Amino acid sequence: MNILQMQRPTILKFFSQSYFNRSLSSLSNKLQAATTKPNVVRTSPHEENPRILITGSLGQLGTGLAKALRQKYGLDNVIMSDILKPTKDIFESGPYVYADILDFKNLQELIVSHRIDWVIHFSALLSAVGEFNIPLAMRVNIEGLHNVLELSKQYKLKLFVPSTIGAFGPTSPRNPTPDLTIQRPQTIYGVSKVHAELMGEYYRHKFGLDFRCLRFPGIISSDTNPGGGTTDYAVEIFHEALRVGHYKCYLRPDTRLPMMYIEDCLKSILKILEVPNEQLKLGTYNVTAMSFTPEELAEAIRKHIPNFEIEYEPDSRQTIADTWPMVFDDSNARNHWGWSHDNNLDDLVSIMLNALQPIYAKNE
Ligand SMILES: NC(=O)c1ccc[n+]([C@@H]2O[C@H](COP(=O)([O-])OP(=O)(O)OC[C@H]3O[C@@H](n4cnc5c(N)ncnc54)[C@H](O)[C@@H]3O)[C@@H](O)[C@H]2O)c1
Ligand SMILES: C[C@@H](O)[C@H](N)C(=O)O
Repeated sequence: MNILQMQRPTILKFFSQSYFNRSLSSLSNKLQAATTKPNVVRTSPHEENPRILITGSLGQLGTGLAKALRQKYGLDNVIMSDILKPTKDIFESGPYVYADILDFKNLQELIVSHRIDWVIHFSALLSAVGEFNIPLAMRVNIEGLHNVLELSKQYKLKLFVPSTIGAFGPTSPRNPTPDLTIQRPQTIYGVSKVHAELMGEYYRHKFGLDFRCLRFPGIISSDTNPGGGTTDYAVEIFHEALRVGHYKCYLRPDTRLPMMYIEDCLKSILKILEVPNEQLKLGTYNVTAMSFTPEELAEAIRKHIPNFEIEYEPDSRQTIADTWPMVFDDSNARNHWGWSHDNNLDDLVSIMLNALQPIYAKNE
């Protein structure tokens, strides 16, 4: 048996009895190497299911992703976390823990005690709410990212961080917007997301961190509400169409923005998490499904609700939307790792109305 294969007490006995006449420094070096080696050999995610922590999991994207990941990797392997109190349904659906993204020590403890392999980092303040509390947005979006980056490096975790169309600005080409181009966003949300992209890619090159990042368009879902972004109108409009047949839109009728149905968003995350690292030629990829304006969305809704009316009263979110991509070029994601979406505008409208109709029918 060589010294590296011995248990710690045997090594100590071996050392103290000086069975062999070796130099103290050479032996103590080996001893240090042997005792600092982890006792448990970590099997790769291919041999057993990864253990996954989702931060900010009670938002628009987190609940659906937790469900999808639990189906794929096992219920107990996906730990939801947030600073919010979960509903009874969420609490009873699988592991849920409190985790403030600003509390490094608490995150560290969670990663260690739950044997986490992957982190999905969703905690953030979105574009519209971020402008109303810039100091908090800076802390959550930037300091929070630093915490997960550093812990992912220390514990050799795979880290997924979503970025956004909001990471571009008025000097970026807007139709279409490619992956690599000028990025000079004019919101704290956008600035923090460019920072996240660059820091993640830096850690990837510098430390070999398995960092993966997708830039999402506005995400549209029926079972979760959006968290204060510029694209929220594309969810609200369905609720109002069914509730009162009328919607007052805070964007101009011709404001074109990239969008995606939540199932396609979740599909893209599941896919990017599984792509072999060597296949990823970029650290950050655009993904999208469609682009439409409020007027085009209203027209598509009228195919189902002919009397639906929309009026326009632009507010500060218009200024943000005017600086964002109108059409997103996601050809690299399609070519490099086979990204494809399933739902276009007409699919989206049918799915949303069918999903929400029973709720408003009940209230009639
Ligand atoms: N929804 C979209 O359209 C969209 C588009 C592009 C990118 N993204 C990105 O995806 C991620 C998730 O977005 P979402 O729509 O689910 O956001 P959301 O606003 O719905 O949810 C964010 C969650 O972060 C949590 N959070 C806030 N402060 C926290 C803190 N200190 N510690 C821990 N958690 C905290 C909130 O409680 C909330 O549940 C974000 O990073 C967002 O930028 C979303
Ligand atoms: C686009 C995305 O980042 C988010 N829905 C927002 O509008 O802020």
